[in-house]
Amino acid sequence: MIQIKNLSKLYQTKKQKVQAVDNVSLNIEPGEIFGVIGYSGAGKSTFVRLINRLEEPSDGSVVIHDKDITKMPSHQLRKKRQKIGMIFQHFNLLWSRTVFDNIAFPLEIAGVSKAKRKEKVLELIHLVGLSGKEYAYPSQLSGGQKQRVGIARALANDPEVLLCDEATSALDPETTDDILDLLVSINKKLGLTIILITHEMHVIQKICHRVAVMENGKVVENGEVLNVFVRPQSKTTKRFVQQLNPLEHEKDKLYNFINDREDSEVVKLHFIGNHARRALISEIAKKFDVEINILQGSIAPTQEGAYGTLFVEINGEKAVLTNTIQYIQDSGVEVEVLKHA
Ligand SMILES: Nc1ncnc2c1ncn2[C@@H]1O[C@H](COP(=O)(O)OP(=O)(O)OP(=O)(O)O)[C@@H](O)[C@H]1O
Repeated sequence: MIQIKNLSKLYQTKKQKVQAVDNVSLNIEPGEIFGVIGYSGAGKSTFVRLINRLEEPSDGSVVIHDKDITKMPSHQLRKKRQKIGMIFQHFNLLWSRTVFDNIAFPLEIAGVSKAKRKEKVLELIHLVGLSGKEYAYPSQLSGGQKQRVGIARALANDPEVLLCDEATSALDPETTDDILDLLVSINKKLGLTIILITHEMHVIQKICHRVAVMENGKVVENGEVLNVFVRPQSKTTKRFVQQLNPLEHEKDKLYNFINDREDSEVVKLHFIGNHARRALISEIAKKFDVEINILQGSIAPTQEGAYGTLFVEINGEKAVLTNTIQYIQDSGVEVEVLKHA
């Protein structure tokens, strides 16, 4: 368990003070993938660098497996940092070393013998899917391959936690997905706790179990990804959720497709988890004397199940409409009425 309590960082330059991280408290469970999302300047990078004390906190504590990082003398901190892996947006590889030697580097520093190093490095190269590239130099690799080296290097000393600082932001969408899949498989295989920061909701949606939203150094909202998606509270979170389906929020466009009869009701249905698999619309059409006009729909898989939304216009007699809506609600699908009959 990682306990972050009242963590703050104040940068004080000659000209100004910047409260980059402001009184952040979070608990991160072992084995979870925890995402922190925020716009540029929200304090994400500072936050993640406070966790391994690449930045000194101004206040607060970070306790990793019962050890308070913020109170450790530097020799202890160096040892502890070997158990906190980190990957970066621009990979931070050593350009004059081969893939093999980049991954071996943290093992050399930890004083691991040559034979053990070789065994571990080859195991990691296999784990991250770089077999055959052992003796290539970083300049001979694609972005995705470079990040695989970064991941293997971060895992060399069997860390308790992996910190990811915008690890996919320099990659194209397809490569991003490959790297995210790799992080999920490592999380499952090794039971590794992962904390990642990003400005992309897609990254959170695809791999995180829980998410915290940062704004002006503060956590403005946090919770399970599915819950935050379905019921975003803050304005910033709502904007991030919109990233996943911008059309959904363009109500004007949606209304172009509405027949707008007096006897029609426009509703937004939220399908959460297993409900997303249900053929609810055809069920309703068979059961009730209503016409259904599908306006728009989307579905997003998350680590905790799928989250789908569907905008529909339902036409029918008022009493039948009421029964239909009740039936939908009773089946566990959330209904938001956008236009009453
Ligand atoms: N070394 C520093 N000295 C002074 N101010 C800093 C320093 N590092 C960051 N800041 C300021 O702290 C605030 C938070 O920066 P930070 O880099 O943590 O945000 P971020 O959410 O990671 O943004 P980005 O995604 O653009 O990197 C910003 O206002 C930034 O200008």
